[in-house]
Amino acid sequence: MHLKDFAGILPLGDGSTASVEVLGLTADSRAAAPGFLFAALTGTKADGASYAADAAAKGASAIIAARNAALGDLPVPILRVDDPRHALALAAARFYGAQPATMAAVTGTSGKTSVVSFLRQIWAHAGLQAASIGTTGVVAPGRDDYGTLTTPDPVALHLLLKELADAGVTHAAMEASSHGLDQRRLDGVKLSAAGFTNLGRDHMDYHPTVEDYHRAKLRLFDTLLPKGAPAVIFADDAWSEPTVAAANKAGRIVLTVGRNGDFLRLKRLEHERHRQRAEIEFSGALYEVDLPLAGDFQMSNALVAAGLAMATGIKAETALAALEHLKGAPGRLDLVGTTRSGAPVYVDYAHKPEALENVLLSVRPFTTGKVVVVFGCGGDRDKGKRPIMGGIATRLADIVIVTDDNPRSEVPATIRAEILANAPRAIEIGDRREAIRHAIDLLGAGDTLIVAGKGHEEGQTVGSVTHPFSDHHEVRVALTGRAA
Ligand SMILES: CC(=O)N[C@H]1[C@@H](OP(=O)(O)OP(=O)(O)OC[C@H]2O[C@@H](n3ccc(=O)[nH]c3=O)[C@H](O)[C@@H]2O)O[C@H](CO)[C@@H](O)[C@@H]1O[C@H](C)C(=O)N[C@@H](C)C(=O)N[C@H](CCC(=O)O)C(=O)O
Ligand SMILES: Nc1ncnc2c1ncn2[C@@H]1O[C@H](COP(=O)(O)OP(=O)(O)OP(=O)(O)O)[C@@H](O)[C@H]1O
Ligand SMILES: N[C@H](CCC[C@H](N)C(=O)O)C(=O)O
Ligand SMILES: [Mg+2]
Repeated sequence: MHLKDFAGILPLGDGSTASVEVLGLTADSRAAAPGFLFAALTGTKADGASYAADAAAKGASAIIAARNAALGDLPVPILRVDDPRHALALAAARFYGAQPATMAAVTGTSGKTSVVSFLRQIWAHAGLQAASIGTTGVVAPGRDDYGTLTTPDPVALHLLLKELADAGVTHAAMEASSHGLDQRRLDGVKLSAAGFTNLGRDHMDYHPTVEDYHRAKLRLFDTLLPKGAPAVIFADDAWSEPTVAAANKAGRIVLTVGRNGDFLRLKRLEHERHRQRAEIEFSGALYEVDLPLAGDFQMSNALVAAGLAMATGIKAETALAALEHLKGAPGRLDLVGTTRSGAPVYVDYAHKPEALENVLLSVRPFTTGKVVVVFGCGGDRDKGKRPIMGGIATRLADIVIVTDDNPRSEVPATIRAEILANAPRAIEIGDRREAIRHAIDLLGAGDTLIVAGKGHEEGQTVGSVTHPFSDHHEVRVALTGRAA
């Protein structure tokens, strides 16, 4: 391609600029190569402008930069724009040129990974070629890649969307993290529908206030989703109302789901041990759904997913019938096994206050004995959540074991102390493997264990080294090797 092919996105300047060849794009000078467009982005740690000369020296054919970026003299054209991240996202979409025709993006503090997985499964159940993209990676027919970011950066994202489209995927569901929305990672994606699950405390190390965090999420509804497109919003959250109001004001079609939902209304929910039975009303008719997953919150996620499937053309009967076959996303209230006395052991990704609260509340109805929880908090992340999570665990579990969860550059004992400050009864076992074994040894008939915080993760990051570690594996070994 040539710069002139980016008309409408990038300023073209004179004829000589228009004919500049574009062989790729990047925002990282270390990945710059001959013929690449380099976007100089202001980041949280560095300023891309200071790497523009490096990128040019590596052969970058032009630099996308903010109007006020100080770049000095460069031997290549400089394309000044108001919002370089937005321009990069649109340019990446144009460069790769293809995406699955129907795409839905899901935001919210908790439940995104589960909803995109459920939506993919519903579409697939309806016979469509479907994919999901998010925290646990990319899943599509014949493809299952482990992921790193919840919302990939725009260049990686549009390369991926092109690969999926080329492989015949027509429907894709993706997670929209607040970082991703704020950093314009999805600005180039053409969306057919968007979903909202809930809002709680998260990423307070990145967003100055919870209102700012909510604003980042609202971009999905008032900026990225086209006018007249459907927004499926969970109706039973404290932040449902302002989200509905923003989507309405922006001219989107609002479809609410949940106990207070107008589109899909949850009329009744009965819990069994590892499943739940729901009565759902749609357009005056009642549907009985047997969801093969534990946890009220999974019903909420299933409703958002069913709403999105219906908003993208799937019949109510088909979408609701598909719920009966759903598999949970890996590491989301994932039943890994039971002790010989029948106590279930779940691995769950709750690493923020509301998620921990929800998961502990979810298992209470079918726990006749004690609820035991093993958890920690990540290093180099929001410190404010540590005592809050300590308090929640103390209030909602009978036995609390505080351990390590990716201490990163922090001193692990200090992180634990900050949790323990508000969890006086807790047992402290830094070594996560030992903590899991000890918890399993404590289980008796009727008890339930939740190992929270890592979910699908396959490593424990201490300092800058990630050691192989899987809660699933540790639980399995402890259950088969040692469980009473
Ligand atoms: C805090 C954060 O969101 N950082 C993301 C952000 O980086 P940044 O812009 O802040 O980068 P920076 O280090 O300040 O550098 C600024 C610019 O200079 C460039 N640079 C830097 C060094 C150099 O030698 N040459 C060079 O060109 C960088 O490539 C960058 O463009 O933009 C990058 C490109 O899109 C992301 O890879 C990077 O994600 C980092 C790896 C990360 O850990 N992000 C996490 C926090 C994240 O995004 N999480 C969310 C939510 C997770 C959840 O679900 O809870 C996610 O969507 O995954
Ligand atoms: N609808 C929900 N309401 C409250 N808690 C939930 C909900 N769905 C999931 N959770 C809790 O949050 C954890 C993470 O769920 P999930 O991975 O689906 O969310 P996510 O939004 O993708 O999270 P992340 O941003 O960390 O990737 C689950 O393991 C569970 O503990
Ligand atoms: N995407 C989140 C995941 C956190 C998971 C938890 N295990 C931790 O390390 O804090 C983050 O990187 O902040
Ligand atoms: Mg996720």
